[in-house]
Formats: sequence, structure tokens, C-alpha cells
Amino acid sequence: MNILDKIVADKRKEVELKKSIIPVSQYETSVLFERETNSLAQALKLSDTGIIAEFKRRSPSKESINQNANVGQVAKGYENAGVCGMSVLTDIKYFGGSIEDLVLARASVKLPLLRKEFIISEYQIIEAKAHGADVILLIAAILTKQEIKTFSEFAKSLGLDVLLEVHNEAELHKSIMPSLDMLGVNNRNLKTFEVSLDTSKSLSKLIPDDFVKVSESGISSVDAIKELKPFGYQGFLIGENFMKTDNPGKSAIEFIKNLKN
Ligand SMILES: O=C(O)c1ccccc1NCC(=O)[C@H](O)[C@H](O)COP(=O)(O)O
Repeated sequence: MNILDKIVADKRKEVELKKSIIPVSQYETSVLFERETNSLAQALKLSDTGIIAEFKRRSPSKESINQNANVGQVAKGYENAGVCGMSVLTDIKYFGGSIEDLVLARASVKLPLLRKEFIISEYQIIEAKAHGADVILLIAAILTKQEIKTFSEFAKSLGLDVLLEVHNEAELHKSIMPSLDMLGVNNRNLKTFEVSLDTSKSLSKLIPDDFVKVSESGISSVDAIKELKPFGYQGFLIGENFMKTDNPGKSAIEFIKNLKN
């Protein structure tokens, strides 16, 4: 069993429990559910930097990154730095995040917010909208082609952007469909946790130009972004590099300043 299999097995139990406690009707009548969303894909198309900064306390590959960070402060710091969007990990067990982190980020900034979650049910998409998300992540490795289609079309019907994440060619081939806005290539090998920008580079030519290309994970320098841009990437998802510092917002300011130079 690899880490994704374990996460998904736990996620199925978590979602079933939540469904039995909180009915969808409660989410659908919430204030945030009515909110007009902001498109991350549009923000990336208009940006010359393309940074999506992540709020990440810990992960399966790093036991502790920044356990005590305050999500509202970090969100404001990222917005002040001029990032295009913010990713908020909402998984509790493996990442120390929560759906409340998403609400706190929403209350603090106007930035497009990505709910970074292991989505296996439409219930979580409704939940994402009701907690202030603008974008959902779909992970090709844990979904069938039909699920990708159903979930992405459903998210679009709610006004949410969809970022579809792949790790290899097979996942990419089964995923390309018009209901996606962004195609993300994850540079982290989930068996070994090693990161290699070569994954983004080699898959880039297989991604049609109508999708915004996003490179995810293991981006720790401005040089990495300069290396990836010629491969057509317009978005760069960065977590640990900012979150491992005392002041993630300040680190993002420095990073973006160097990127513009
Ligand atoms: O980060 C992990 O260890 C991880 C393990 C298993 C599944 C997903 C995982 N990470 C989610 C992400 O996609 C990253 O948090 C995101 O791309 C940012 O990565 P980084 O800049 O390397 O923190």
C-alpha cells in the first residue's frame, strides 16, 4: 500500500462519517456557498510570476514544517507578497490541516483559494465551496476517468476552477478533458518522496495549450522557476520553501522580488 492508498482509505471513512453528521443542505445554505468565486486560472494567465503559495504544517514526507503557523497571518503575508493564489491543505491526519483553515484564510484575503484535499466525493466539493474555496484539486492517481469527468463538471457547475494533478504519462492520458482549467504536474514521487523537476519538464509537451500548466512540489529556488518557464509552465505551487521559515509571507516577498529581477 503506498501513501496515497493509505490516505484515500482513511479519507473514505472520514467522508462517510461527515456525511452522517452534516447534511449537504447545511452547506448549500451557507453564506460562503453563495459567494462569487475568483478564478485562479485567470490570475495565472495574467501574472508574470505565477506563484501559488501553500499553507502546510506538516506532510507525509516532512514530519514538521511549521506546526504553529497562524493561517490568517500567513494568508495576509502571501497576499501582500503578490502571489496569484493560496493553497490550503485541509487534510487533518497526514497534513495537520483542517477545513477551518480554509475559512480562516477566506476571512483574511481576497486571493483565489485552492482547497488542497484528496477529493473522492462530490460532498467534498460542496464542502469546499461552502468554506470559501475558489478552486479544487483532483488527483488523477486516485480517481477513474469517469470520476474526473463527473467531479470536474460538478465543480464547474458551482463556479469553481479545477486543477487536475498528474504524476506520469498514463495519468495524463486518462485525464485530458474540457472541464479542467489547470493541469498540474507533481514533481514528488509518492513512493520515494524524491522530487525532480524533470517530471514537469518531460510531461509538459503532452499537455495541450488550452490548459494552464502548473508545476507542483519541490520548487525551492527562483532558478527552478526560470528552468520551468520555457516548458510552458505559468503556475508554480510552493509549500515547504515558504512554510519552513519563521515568516512565510516575508519569504514570499523576497522570492518574488528575486524572480522579477
Ligand atoms: O508533501 C508531501 O509529502 C505529500 C505526500 C503525499 C501526497 C501529497 C503530498 N503533498 C501535497 C503537495 O502536493 C504539496 O504539498 C505541494 O505540491 C507543495 O509541495 P512543496 O513545495 O514541496 O512543499
